[in-house]
Amino acid sequence: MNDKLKVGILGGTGFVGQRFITLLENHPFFEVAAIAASPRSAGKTYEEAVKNRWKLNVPIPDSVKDIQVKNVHEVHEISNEVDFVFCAVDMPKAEIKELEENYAKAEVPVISNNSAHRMSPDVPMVIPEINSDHLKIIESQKKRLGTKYGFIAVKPNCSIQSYVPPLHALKEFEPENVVVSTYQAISGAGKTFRDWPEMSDNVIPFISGEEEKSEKEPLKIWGEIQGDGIVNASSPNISTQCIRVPVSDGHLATVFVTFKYKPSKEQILERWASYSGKPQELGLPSAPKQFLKYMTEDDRPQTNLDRDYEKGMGITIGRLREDTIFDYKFVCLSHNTLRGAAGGGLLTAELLKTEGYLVSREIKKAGLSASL
Ligand SMILES: N[C@@H](CC=O)C(=O)O
Repeated sequence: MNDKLKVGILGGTGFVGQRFITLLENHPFFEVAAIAASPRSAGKTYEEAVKNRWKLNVPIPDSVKDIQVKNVHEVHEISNEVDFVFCAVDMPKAEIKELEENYAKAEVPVISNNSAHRMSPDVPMVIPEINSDHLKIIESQKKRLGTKYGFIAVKPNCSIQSYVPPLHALKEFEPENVVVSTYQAISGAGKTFRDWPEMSDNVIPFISGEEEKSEKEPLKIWGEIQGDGIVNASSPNISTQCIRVPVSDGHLATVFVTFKYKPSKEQILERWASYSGKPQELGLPSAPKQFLKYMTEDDRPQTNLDRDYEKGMGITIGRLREDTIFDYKFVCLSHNTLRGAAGGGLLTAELLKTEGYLVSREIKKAGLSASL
């Protein structure tokens, strides 16, 4: 018997939606049961809906080509076909907030790539290797929403996923001041060079809203549950500049950091090499075996050579050296549409399933009728 959980992809025709669909092909826990998008795509087969819009260099999986795309607003209909949804829609923030809550209130857990709920205190924003303990806040959220199974969990912005993990591994030395510049790929804006020609031979020093997210979101990840919400950490101070560069995939960051207790270089390298989290402990299907990898060559990591490290789910780090103003500086890289988007969402779903937060519709129905 197939006991895989049935998943819906809201925003399945966009760049991140396409990534979800390819990552879910032959997944051991989940299978795609519904794909939803804007009313413009609704009614078409998935293959028709993404014709001339398929952005990945792997083919559309055969298993989804004939699925009829639904209107993302048909919450009731979609809820009857899936156990949970991934959400990667492109809509105004207020509409996304409402849409995600509508699914959660229909008892369909939502794992979201969107920023709409990232700062809601009772919504966990998860990098599974770092703050899996924040999942506990889901019980408070369910109380607020009046649900038994439905909730929202989000993944953070892709820009922070290269530098937060290496800093997190050094938390015992208490990073105090952090200055980051990110060099972000065009796929972060949902684009390829074909549909964004001005990005060839060009650098654009502005990404709307990105610096605010890059400075604030790490503090929620490092925050702690107090009562019915997650209270953000008050340190380190983080200052960022986010730059769009002519790269297809891969967000690279340069980091300068001072610590309260300055570690030695050997201590830093040891903490990075030995760092692992809940996904590694549980052996989750999308977990990288070695989450953080330090590269000793002077010219690594490079986006083109290293973004696919551990199938795009690991973080590569290089050029660790002492600085003239800060204690240390280094460079780090993550794949923005894998670890930073769909892969990170999928790993969060694997964790949620393993921890008992995602269940089948049959279990939900039985549980809901028992509580009537
Ligand atoms: N906002 C980012 C996408 C990551 O989530 C970007 O524009 O690169």
